[in-house]
Amino acid sequence: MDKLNDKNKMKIRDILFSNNWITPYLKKYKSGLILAVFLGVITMLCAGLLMFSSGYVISKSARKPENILMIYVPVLMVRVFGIGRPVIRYVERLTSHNWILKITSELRKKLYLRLEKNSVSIANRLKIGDLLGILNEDLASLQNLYLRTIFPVLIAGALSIALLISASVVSLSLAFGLAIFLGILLILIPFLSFKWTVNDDTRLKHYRNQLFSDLTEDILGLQDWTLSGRKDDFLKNYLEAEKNTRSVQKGLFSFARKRGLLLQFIYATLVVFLLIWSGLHLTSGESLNYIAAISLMAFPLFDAYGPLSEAIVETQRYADSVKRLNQLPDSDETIRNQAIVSDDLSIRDMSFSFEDGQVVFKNLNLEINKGEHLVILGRSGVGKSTLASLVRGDLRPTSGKITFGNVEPSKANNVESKIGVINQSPYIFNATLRSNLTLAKLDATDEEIWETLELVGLKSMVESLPNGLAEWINEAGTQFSGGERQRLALARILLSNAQTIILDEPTVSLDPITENQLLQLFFDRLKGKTILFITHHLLGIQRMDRVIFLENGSIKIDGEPHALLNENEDFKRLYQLDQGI
Ligand SMILES: Nc1ncnc2c1ncn2[C@@H]1O[C@H](COP(=O)(O)OP(=O)(O)OP(=O)(O)O)[C@@H](O)[C@H]1O
Repeated sequence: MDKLNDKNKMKIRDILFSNNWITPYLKKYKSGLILAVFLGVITMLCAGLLMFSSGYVISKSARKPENILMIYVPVLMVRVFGIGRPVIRYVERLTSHNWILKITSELRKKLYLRLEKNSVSIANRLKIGDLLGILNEDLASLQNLYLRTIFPVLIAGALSIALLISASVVSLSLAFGLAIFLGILLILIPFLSFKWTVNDDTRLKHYRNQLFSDLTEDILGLQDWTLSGRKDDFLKNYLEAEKNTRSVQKGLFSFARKRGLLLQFIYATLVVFLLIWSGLHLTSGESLNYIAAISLMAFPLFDAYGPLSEAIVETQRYADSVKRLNQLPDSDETIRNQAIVSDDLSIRDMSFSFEDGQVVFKNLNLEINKGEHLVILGRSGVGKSTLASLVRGDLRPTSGKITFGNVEPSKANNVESKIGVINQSPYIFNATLRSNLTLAKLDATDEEIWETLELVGLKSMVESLPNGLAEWINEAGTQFSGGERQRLALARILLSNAQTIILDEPTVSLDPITENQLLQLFFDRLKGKTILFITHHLLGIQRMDRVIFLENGSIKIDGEPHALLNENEDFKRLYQLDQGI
């Protein structure tokens, strides 16, 4: 566990200031930050001065002033600070939350761009639980880091400086005494709290992350747990993991309670110190009125210093979020600055290996002309889907080049409008049918949509829906059959007007009759477009212009299907095997 702690520990300085998520915004929006901190300090000062003037009014009144006018100004001050405190606090909240929301919206955009542009490589590297964690928790954590740590620490720091300067004007002994108390509250207790809790906190975070990540996976595979009769094991694993989390949490709560008690004791000592100091130094005449004033002034300080220890301890909790976000690959917004114009695809001397070193392609060469219909065959795991990801620019060749004209898809900003994909299970969103269809062409008219629905053979089905195009589709589109979903996917592609279409085993889970009908439909409707048809089956292959067979990272067979059937023994055997001959 110590190893784990060392690995996961991050210096507070790095969490707060040496990361590419928070630091740039601290610089970019520093005027808003300074204003929020300034207002925070003024709020605290108002609270202190409210108590100070109240103390003065009480003392002065108790000593029976000759004239009510003698306390008129202090009473007015009580009113001013009494009203000023909530008003300035309100403005401070507006400023700091506005600042935070501005930054969070930029962070969300940045996160979205990183996830979207690197979706394939990120999906390969991260577990789904981690990905959900990033989307769900990490930005909220960063938001909390600002609100619960950065602001309170800066406000308490600035307030301490203001207090010490004011105290040193009154008396050096007062400033010295105050400096000791503020040093304990601002530095010593938060520092010791951090030191004492960092190990347990890291452990808690590790258990929680593990719990979140495992639970996500387990829930995704819930059906398999139930079907394999291991429901009890599932519950046992979960309860065990939760027990660990709870026991560490209990220790941390107990520590926080003891620290709270200690802080109360220090505050009480501070009040006693101020009382004693005032009693010793303010001994006659007008100065007697300030004894209660100075002592009471200490109370609002608790608001400023109270949350500090917890805030510093919490920074460690944000370390994971900062670390995970830092690990995301840089967004390639700036790299994707070219537009694909040509539709001729050229793959030259292309090699590709995954990060784990697995070589998928070695010096692959392939030229695909606009409008060509190409079948890509090969054993499972040979790299067909990887090739599709490379063509879409989701992955980049390790060496060599893939280009449309002379533009690499991984550097293009219009891939979505140029290359469409239909895979085994097109995703249907929990939205209206119209939104699902117009995903790639938001401004499609109803007329265009109906025309397209007719082309894919779905017009009458949609007409029969109670709300037609406005029908709300339930999550994952379960009310549609597999064939209907593929037709919807085809309609999306037709509306998008993409020229190159990758069909990645689109009919693999369908019965042979539907499969045949759908393939016929795809090839009819996609006439004139370039098709890369990835498949295991040789069904419908004769309708295509060209077939390639991948083996060991390169092309083993390449030719026109009829010619291959007549001339290539390997291909003939493959065809016979597929046909069950
Ligand atoms: N993220 C990854 N990291 C490492 N290896 C990977 C990764 N994704 C895929 N692979 C490996 O790369 C090889 C090619 O995978 P790919 O999915 O492209 O094959 P395929 O020909 O499409 O297979 P299938 O016909 O079964 O869909 C496989 O051996 C696979 O295990």
